[in-house]
Amino acid sequence: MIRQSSSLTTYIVTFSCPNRPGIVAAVSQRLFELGANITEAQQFDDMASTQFFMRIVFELPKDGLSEDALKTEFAGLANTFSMNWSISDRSKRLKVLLFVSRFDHCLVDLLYRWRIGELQIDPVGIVSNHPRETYADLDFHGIPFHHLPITKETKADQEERIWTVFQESGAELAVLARYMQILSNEMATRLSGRCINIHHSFLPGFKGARPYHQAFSRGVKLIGATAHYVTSDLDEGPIIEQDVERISHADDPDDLIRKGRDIERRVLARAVRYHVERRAILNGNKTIVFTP
Ligand SMILES: Nc1nc2c(c(=O)[nH]1)N[C@@H](CN(C=O)c1ccc(C(=O)N[C@@H](CCC(=O)O)C(=O)O)cc1)CN2
Repeated sequence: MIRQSSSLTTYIVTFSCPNRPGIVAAVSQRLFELGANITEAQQFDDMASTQFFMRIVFELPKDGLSEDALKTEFAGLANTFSMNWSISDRSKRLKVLLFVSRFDHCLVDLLYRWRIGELQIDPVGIVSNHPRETYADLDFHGIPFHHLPITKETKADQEERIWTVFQESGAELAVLARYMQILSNEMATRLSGRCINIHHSFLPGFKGARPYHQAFSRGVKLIGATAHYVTSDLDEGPIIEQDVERISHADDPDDLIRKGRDIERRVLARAVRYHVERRAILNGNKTIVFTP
């Protein structure tokens, strides 16, 4: 459970940099000098890429250093180690633009987790290529709904409308909650590192459309779901979270779809949580995930 203190501000700093001795000592010493109390620290030394990754949670007195001053002070240290870094106030919820097509089970699950306070996000909009009536029985709790229909002929215009909504809503993350449209290379590039998709297979198996039917034809004994960052290479983006369930010869495609819904829901929710809690850090075509 996240502790909140009235006199303290909790920050999360994440960074990656070329590995060398002394990084942890230098960072912890600098934070100490700035008046910080470290409450969590996780690190990973990737021998393959020789990159070092760290996630630190720390508290600062509210009447002490401002967030801007903190970032200015940290920037000096970051330059020394050639860090790619970010610092965020843990109490500030990330603005999330949710995307959905015909199947809304992942959207409903994310909204439920948000509504009960489990998922600390600020949903700023729901975008669908289907009309609002598709979800007539759903309460979107006042979250603006944007019906952006798409055809092959209108794809470019539709994506410009998406981009306008993303910018005007102040969104910081796009979540494709079974949004069944392939984003153009331009849109995928615009959203690089801040667009998560749930693919309904255990990637790299069964990329593309109708993965459950592909799995049924292959006679698999496990089905799965994969949450990944979206790139221009379909279903090839850095994987954030995956899970699987056993199935049997007696299961037909509808059984796989039914069993798959629960996997998709929990995998996407975990991935969104990892992202908004700054636990997922890009590492080339992979991710480092500092799980709770
Ligand atoms: N640029 C990217 N866009 C998307 C990605 C991605 O990795 N990169 N992931 C997909 C995910 N996806 C399933 O998880 C998926 C969605 C849609 C299709 C597809 O063939 N769509 C057709 C239209 C289908 C329809 O209208 O019902 C299309 O876009 O022409 C394949 C895979 C989401 N986007």
